[in-house]
Amino acid sequence: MPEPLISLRDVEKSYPLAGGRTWVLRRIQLDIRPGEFVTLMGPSGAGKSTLLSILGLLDAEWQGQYFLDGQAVHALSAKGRAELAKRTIGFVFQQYHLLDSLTVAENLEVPLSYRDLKRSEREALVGDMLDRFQLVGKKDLYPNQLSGGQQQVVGIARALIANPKVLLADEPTGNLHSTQAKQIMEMFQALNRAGTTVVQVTHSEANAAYGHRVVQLSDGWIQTG
Ligand SMILES: Nc1ncnc2c1ncn2[C@@H]1O[C@H](COP(=O)(O)OP(=O)(O)OP(=O)(O)O)[C@@H](O)[C@H]1O
Repeated sequence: MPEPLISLRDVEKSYPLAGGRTWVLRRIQLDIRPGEFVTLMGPSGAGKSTLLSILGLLDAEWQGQYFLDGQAVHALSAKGRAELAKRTIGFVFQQYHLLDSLTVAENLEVPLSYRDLKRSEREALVGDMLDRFQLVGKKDLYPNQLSGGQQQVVGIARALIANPKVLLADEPTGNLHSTQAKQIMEMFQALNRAGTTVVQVTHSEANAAYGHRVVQLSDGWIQTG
C-alpha cells in the first residue's frame, strides 16, 4: 500500500458562540492514498465544505494535524502553505469562480502567473489545456458568453493547468443540467484514471458512483461502519 497523500489526525474546527463554541468538525481522522477518488457526503451543515476547504489549504483556522504530500501543513507558515497549495492542489468550485473580466485563455493563465515561467512557456501550457478540454474555439470569449457546463470545464482546466496531485471539487455539478453533469463526472473519472487523486463533495448518489469510496459526515463527525 502506498503512503497516504492526505492524512488528517484529530482535525477539529469550531467557531466562538455566545458563552462557548459551536463545533463544525470533530476529531477527524482521514487517510487518502494517491490515485483514490473519494466522495464526501452527508446532510446539509454536516461540515463537508469546511473539510474540503481545509484539505485545499483555503482555511487555516483549525486544530490538529494535516500531512499533505509528506509535509506537515499544521507546522507551515502561511507562505509555506500557499506554496504547497500551488504545487499540490487544484480546486473546482460549484459557482465556477472564473474572473468575468478575463477571457477563457486569460482565466487559464491565472494560476501560472505565480510561477516563474517564460511567456512562451505559459502560452504553451494554456494552448495544451485549450486543446485537451476542446476550448480552442472559445478561448477569446468571456465567462458570461459560455454555458454553465462550459464555464465548469474552464474551471476544471484552470484547476489542472499547474498539474496538481489532488483535485478537490465542491459540488462541481450543482448548477448544471444532468447531461452536462455527466460530462463533468466522466472528465473527473478520466483524470482519476490517469493518476490524479480526486476528492469531491456531493449530495448526488449518481456522482458518488464515479468514485471509489464514500466518506460520510454527520454533525462534524466521520461516520464509521
Ligand atoms: N462563520 C461561521 N460561524 C459559525 N458557524 C459557521 C460559520 N461558517 C460555517 N458555519 C457552520 O459550519 C457548519 C458546516 O458548514 P459546511 O458549509 O461545511 O456544511 P456542508 O456539509 O458543506 O453543508 P451543505 O451541504 O449545505 O453545503 C454549518 O452548521 C454552518 O452553520
